[in-house]
Amino acid sequence: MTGNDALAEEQEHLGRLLDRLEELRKDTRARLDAVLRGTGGTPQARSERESFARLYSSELASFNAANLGLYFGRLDMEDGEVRRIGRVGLRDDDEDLTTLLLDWRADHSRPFYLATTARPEGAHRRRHLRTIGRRVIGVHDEFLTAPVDGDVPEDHDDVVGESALLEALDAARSGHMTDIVATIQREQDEIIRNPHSGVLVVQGGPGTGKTAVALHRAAYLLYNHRQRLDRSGVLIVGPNPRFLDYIARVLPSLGESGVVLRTLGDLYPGVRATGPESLRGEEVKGSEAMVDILRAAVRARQLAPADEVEVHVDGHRLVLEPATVRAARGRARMTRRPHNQARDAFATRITEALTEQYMAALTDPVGDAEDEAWAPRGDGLGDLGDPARPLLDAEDRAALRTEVEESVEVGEAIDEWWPVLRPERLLAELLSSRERITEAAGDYVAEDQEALFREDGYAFSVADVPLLDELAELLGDDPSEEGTEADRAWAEQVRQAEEALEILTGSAVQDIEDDLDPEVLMAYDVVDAESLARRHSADSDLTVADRAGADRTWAFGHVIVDEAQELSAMAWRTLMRRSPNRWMTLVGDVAQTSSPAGIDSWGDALSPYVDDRWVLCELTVNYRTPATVSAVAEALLAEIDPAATSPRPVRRGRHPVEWAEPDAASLVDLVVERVTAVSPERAVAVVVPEWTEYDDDNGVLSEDGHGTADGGRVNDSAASTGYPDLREAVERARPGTSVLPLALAKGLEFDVVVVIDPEQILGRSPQGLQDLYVGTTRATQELVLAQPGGFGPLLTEIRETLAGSREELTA
Ligand SMILES: Nc1ncnc2c1ncn2[C@@H]1O[C@H](COP(=O)(O)OP(=O)(O)OP(=O)(O)O)[C@@H](O)[C@H]1O
Repeated sequence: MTGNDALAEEQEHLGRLLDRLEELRKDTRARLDAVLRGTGGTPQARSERESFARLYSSELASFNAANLGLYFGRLDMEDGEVRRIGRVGLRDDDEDLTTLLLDWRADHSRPFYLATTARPEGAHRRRHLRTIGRRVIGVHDEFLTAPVDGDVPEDHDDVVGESALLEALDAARSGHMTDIVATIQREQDEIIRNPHSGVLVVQGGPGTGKTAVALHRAAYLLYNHRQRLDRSGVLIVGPNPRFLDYIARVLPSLGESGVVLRTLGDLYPGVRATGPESLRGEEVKGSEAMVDILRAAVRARQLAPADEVEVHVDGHRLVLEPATVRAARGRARMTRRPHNQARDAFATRITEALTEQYMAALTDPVGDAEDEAWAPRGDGLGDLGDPARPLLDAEDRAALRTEVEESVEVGEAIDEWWPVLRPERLLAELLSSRERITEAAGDYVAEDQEALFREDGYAFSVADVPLLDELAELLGDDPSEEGTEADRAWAEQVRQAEEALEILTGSAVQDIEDDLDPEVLMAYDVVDAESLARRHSADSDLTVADRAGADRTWAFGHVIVDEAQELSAMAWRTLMRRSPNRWMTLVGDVAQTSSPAGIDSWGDALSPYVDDRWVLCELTVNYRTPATVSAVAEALLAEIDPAATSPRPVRRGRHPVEWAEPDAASLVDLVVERVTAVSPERAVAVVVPEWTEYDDDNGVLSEDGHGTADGGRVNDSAASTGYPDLREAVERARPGTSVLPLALAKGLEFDVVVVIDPEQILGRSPQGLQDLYVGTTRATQELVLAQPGGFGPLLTEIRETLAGSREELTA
């Protein structure tokens, strides 16, 4: 068969597929319209209609998305079977429902991604198709076993479909990530389809496709566990809004729209964490010790008076001794319930004590009882056995108790000693008061305490979000707030689980004023995953994504975290709460950790939650940076961790790295010259060291100089002035060019990258090397390092070594 025959054959098939897709789309649209027109009926009928509406909408979304690049691959099997692979599965409407196209996620499609000449997986030929709209513009065949009249071509190690892959990798970047369904590589496929149902860690150097793999795994899991995940949802957590925007189109392009994308900063509903944070603050707030500090901050709000306090009930003077209040507080703490829920126990003890006194006062005409300090007595009912006193019966007692309960003075006293607390307010009041900080974090050195302090307590930063989440756990809901029926049912389940736990742990001898063991089992640990899922089945017009996004305690079916190495110990706690079933995919690179509170080792981060029950997969091939550029990164990696191996670049690269040493005055001119030399369809970024003021949504300096970013920081040292002249000049010279601080470049890529002042990046201890490593690995084509005033010793050495090896190569 000639190349033209092959084109004609595939063209015909593509035409048929597109027609069939159109038919299905019309059909589904009509069904959806019919369902949406339906009204009334029993609750069951309504609920059925809702599920059909969801089903049809999601089918329609996937048909709409599949239109572009619908058909991209074909396998000719040894036994003569032809498998055509595309974005969705399509069947003919003939009697046999003949398969016209296999979904890329179907098992039968797998050899397309795995087959090599060494392991052909039953396939004889793999064909990659290039299409534009309705036209097939090229096919590329690879023979996996010897064709009748030819040799088996040589295998290229671990790269399959090399020409299609190289073409994809060389393509200009649009500023948005695209899917890689047509060219997924073997090691990536193994992760995407990994059957492990616990924590899967994907470790890989920059550009190895971790993000791409994570997103395709989400699509794959939704395809294979549709029922389960449709109800409980999939959460993807990325480092900042700009990164989420960068990846946002991938899942919709794969027909998946129900995934919740979030940054850590918006995981706490109702709070948009855009306040600045110092590196020191980030470190202190990220450390596990914050749990104790927050606990202490809550306990500091559970008060007892220093002296006796009088309250009046129906004109009777009653007295509360400090010991009485302390004992009530101890009892309330012993319930191990969150603060707001334990308030009942506190209030009950106080009420009981006062009722007791009240009864004594009524039955003790001399009034001795008023002067007696009440102390808790075994059964809490006191001694009513004196025959000289008139007896009050149970009914009288209940009436007196109600009077006590309803007394305004008693209510105020309880509110003062055990107030209902809300996380936002408690945290804001803690962080804006040096006294409160010292009270809760007295063991910390003064500098760390100061790092916690800020004038405006409510200017929440990303590092505060896990603290709010922790406080929400410690405090529990405000009992006066009404939830939905489903929320109440859920709360009841958790309450029962808590009670069961109390029975388990309640017998332990505890000094009631002592701190409780921080690692006690939480109620969520004993509420099984199925019950969690049932909670999610509540009828609602809202999508799962909407409901899950607005609910702090939502238990996601699967949680994916990108750049997971940046998570602090406190952030891990927050995320683990979103994933009670611990079915997670965590992708990251411990050599790229730039947060001072981030992790050095996966084991250390995960062991508190899953011990050693997690699976590590590694990605070893670098698809982004060509060898010319990755040589610099490799040298930096050797400084970060001499034992680490760099991912192997797929492409050689056409442009050597440029090491520019302009004087400060000519920096802007140099950058303008470089960016304007790049053709307009290419994406260019100018990466600058951190600056104080920037607007993360756009990745540009904020005009008013006040906004900072989700994921934004301020330097501890003298605040950097930013690069307004540079930014202005670049925007004027080449509109659309990104000028962005390093923190926001994480995870992104551009065809050409100019890194400004790498020495300043390096100097930012302790993670400067990691930061520069990240900065130098963003380029898909060209890298320029621009150092005003000249490079320091390390970079000079790297530059010379690389120049030396290039000379050797050319010699
Ligand atoms: N199999 C593939 N086919 C085509 N392109 C691919 C493939 N794998 C990865 N890429 C491309 O390589 C680039 C790097 O991928 P990705 O951003 O997922 O890497 P990463 O490991 O997350 O990098 P970083 O650690 O720097 O964030 C992207 O442009 C991605 O589309």
